Amino acid sequence: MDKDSKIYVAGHRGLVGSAIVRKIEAEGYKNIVVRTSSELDLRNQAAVADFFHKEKPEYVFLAAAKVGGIVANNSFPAEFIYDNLMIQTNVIHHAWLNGVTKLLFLGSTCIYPKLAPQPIKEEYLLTGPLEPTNEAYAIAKIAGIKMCQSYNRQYGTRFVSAMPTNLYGPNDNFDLETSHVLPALIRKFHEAKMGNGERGTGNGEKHQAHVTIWGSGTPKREFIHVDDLADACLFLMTLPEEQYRSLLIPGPQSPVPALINIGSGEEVTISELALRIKEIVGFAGELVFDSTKPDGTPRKLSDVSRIHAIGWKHKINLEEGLRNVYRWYLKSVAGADTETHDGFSVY
Ligand SMILES: NC(=O)C1=CN([C@@H]2O[C@H](COP(=O)(O)OP(=O)(O)OC[C@H]3O[C@@H](n4cnc5c(N)ncnc54)[C@H](OP(=O)(O)O)[C@@H]3O)[C@@H](O)[C@H]2O)C=CC1
Ligand SMILES: C[C@H]1O[C@H](OP(=O)(O)OP(=O)(O)OC[C@H]2O[C@@H](n3cnc4c(=O)[nH]c(N)nc43)[C@H](O)[C@@H]2O)[C@@H](O)[C@@H](O)C1=O
Repeated sequence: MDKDSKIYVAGHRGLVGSAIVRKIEAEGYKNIVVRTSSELDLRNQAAVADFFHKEKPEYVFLAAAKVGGIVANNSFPAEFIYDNLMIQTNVIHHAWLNGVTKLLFLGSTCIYPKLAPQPIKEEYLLTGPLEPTNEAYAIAKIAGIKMCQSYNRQYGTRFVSAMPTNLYGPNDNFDLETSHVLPALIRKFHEAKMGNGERGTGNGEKHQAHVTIWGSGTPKREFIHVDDLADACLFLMTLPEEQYRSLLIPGPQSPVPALINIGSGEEVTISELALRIKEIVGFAGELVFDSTKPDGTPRKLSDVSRIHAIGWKHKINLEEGLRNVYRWYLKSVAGADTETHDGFSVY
């Protein structure tokens, strides 16, 4: 990928897409093409065909998707399967038709069986039943992986599938109904501390009541900062030929690139995560567990030996990442002055 190669980042306003744009711009890539979903609805086949025909991108980062936390996935399975199948099918197919040199498809570690042995190796794909709360989303993502592998096999394309673990960072979704756990807890602890959350007065009084954690708190999750993920995405997109070939696994006719996990290889329970965020935010009240909300899969720790073997490792540890994202939240979402914000003096 040259510095003036034409690169399409699909989903550039989202958590992942915005981090990829920040990363590739910082590395000097100048010819980046983007479209919002209102300018180009990637579910619309004719619009996608027209876009690829006119723009002819050479490289594609496919980070546009219907994404949400456990309750959003569980409540809207129709949208999660339909939108994701349509978006990825249109983009992957038209990338092939228009001769895209390389495409990176983003899946998720929720593609693996609910009770897969831990840590989860890439080859455990399709070896057991999925977690029911996100089955629709996972089926769509598995179809995307198989579509990339099928086009590689039949047409010799270079479409690589990356499976990140749970992510967090700037431009995350902080909506309490639809977000993932980490941004939700940052917002809940902050608002409770400021007196605007549960039982809060709304007038900034330090009410410090309680924060509700969904489920039992016992499930374990693995998190990586989205800046590490963006680094891994660029690493995979620019992989030298020898390392790319080391990713190939035997296919029925010719070798195909394997999917590849991207994670830290470290996990925490949801209770431990909540306690860490509580401390960073400086909340002094209680935690309450809401057992009417789903726990989801008990563990999904990725085996990251494949990506380590080709030379990539995450850099941002969870403590540093949490402090970094709380600072971003204070400035960009809560509108607080991070120099003077009460109890937040980590930078
Ligand atoms: N967040 C996480 O924890 C994880 C995410 N992933 C994967 O990473 C990828 C990106 O996720 P993330 O950045 O978190 O998601 P976000 O929800 O933050 O961003 C998704 C982006 O997709 C775009 N988009 C959605 N629907 C359409 C559509 N119909 N047409 C065009 N664009 C659309 C949106 O564009 P616009 O803003 O213009 O509306 C948005 O910018 C996904 O494939 C996801 O599965 C994998 C593991 C974990
Ligand atoms: C990335 C991944 O994200 C999703 O899977 P998930 O990891 O189960 O998602 P989650 O982040 O929403 O929850 C993690 C855990 O945390 C608990 N939890 C506590 N309190 C809150 C809370 O306040 N909000 C949320 N969302 N969860 C909470 C929650 O009950 C669960 O036990 C997928 O659907 C799937 O699409 C996918 O790929």
